[in-house]
Amino acid sequence: MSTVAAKKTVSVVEFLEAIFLSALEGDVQFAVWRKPGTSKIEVVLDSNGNATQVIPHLEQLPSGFILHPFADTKSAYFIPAETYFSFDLEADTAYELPENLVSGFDEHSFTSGETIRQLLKKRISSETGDTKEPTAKEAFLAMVEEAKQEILVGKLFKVVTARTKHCPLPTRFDLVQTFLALCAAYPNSFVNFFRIPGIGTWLGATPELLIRTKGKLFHTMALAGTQRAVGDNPVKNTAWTQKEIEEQALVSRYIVSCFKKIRLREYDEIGPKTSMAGNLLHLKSDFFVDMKATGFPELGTVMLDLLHPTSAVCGMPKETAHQFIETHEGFERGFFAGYLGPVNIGGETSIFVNLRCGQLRGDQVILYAGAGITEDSEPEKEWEETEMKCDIIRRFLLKPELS
Ligand SMILES: C=C(O[C@@H]1C=C(C(=O)O)C=C[C@H]1O)C(=O)O
Repeated sequence: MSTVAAKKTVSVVEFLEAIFLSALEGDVQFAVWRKPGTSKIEVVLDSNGNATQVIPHLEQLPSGFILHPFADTKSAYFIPAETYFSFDLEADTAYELPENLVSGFDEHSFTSGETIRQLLKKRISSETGDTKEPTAKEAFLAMVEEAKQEILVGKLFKVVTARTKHCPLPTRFDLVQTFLALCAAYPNSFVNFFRIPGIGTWLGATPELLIRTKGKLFHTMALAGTQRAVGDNPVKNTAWTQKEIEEQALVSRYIVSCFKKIRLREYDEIGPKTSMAGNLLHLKSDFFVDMKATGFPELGTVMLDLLHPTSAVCGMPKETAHQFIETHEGFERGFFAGYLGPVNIGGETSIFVNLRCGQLRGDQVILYAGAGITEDSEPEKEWEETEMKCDIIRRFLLKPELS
């Protein structure tokens, strides 16, 4: 990993624009993100440009950004941090533009928003992926009914059914402003953009941590149950139904069953508590492990393998739920409900479930959202829930100034 010498002084926004310009122009693989609860934007860029697949053995990987599809392929894409940048959105600092970004930026500095839009359009016009129609409401409702039947006859406890929604890429779409608006609106989410040429270009703001390791600390969470945040203090005043409580408890039990599999008995469980993700509320339990005291130095890798896909995005039992999804959803999830995040950067690995996201492809954004189905689910309500989840990103595609 190299940090390149600096030359020209610019603002944070200009710095970000210069990165997008240079990465899109060079057609290289790169990822840009902002971790929950921070104001630091981080970037990895790999000018080699070739998609690389790795076994997700976290402790052995160099610094970079990992991306795994929903399908349990056991191999992940990896963007090595050939170059790494970080800058603070809140610090009123002027940044020195690294030499390798200066030329492209100078050429376009007065029109960078428009130039990024043109470049992005050019790049995503040839992107591959699922070309199916968006999920029709009737088809989704029928799928939920079918899932409930399978739950009633005891084949499944829970399954997370998902749908797609297409949103035309607005003519005045501004990638940098949209990214910044997502950062401002969702301080507790992992806001991310990544592009691997030929593989995909995605944008998202996910509230769900899959695994985090820093020093001797391991952290994962069980997140499920969804309702719209209303009123003055929704985190304090929201009540949850038995259905939602059970749905989230299933995810917690799944995490504990993974700990049991590896005979790990010492962990702290905090929650369930109400947690806010934009204008949505979820039930969340956090699990912490001292990897040193328990003698599990590679817990990150072990749990990543055991957890993915969790019952928060797939279901229980896992294999039957996976099969139900494959048979009924009618589209490829791709990176949706997979995982993504920085690996071994600043002594930390933070991997998130890829939710509240969309793939930029052709002239549109394909949004993805799912909802956990249990025997008490009402199909119409589940559809509404997916609409709210699609809106997390969609409202900013349409109007970045919403923030
Ligand atoms: C599947 C999604 O979200 C997951 C499902 C939830 C639910 O069923 O209530 C809540 C949070 C996430 O674990 C999604 O956002 O698409």
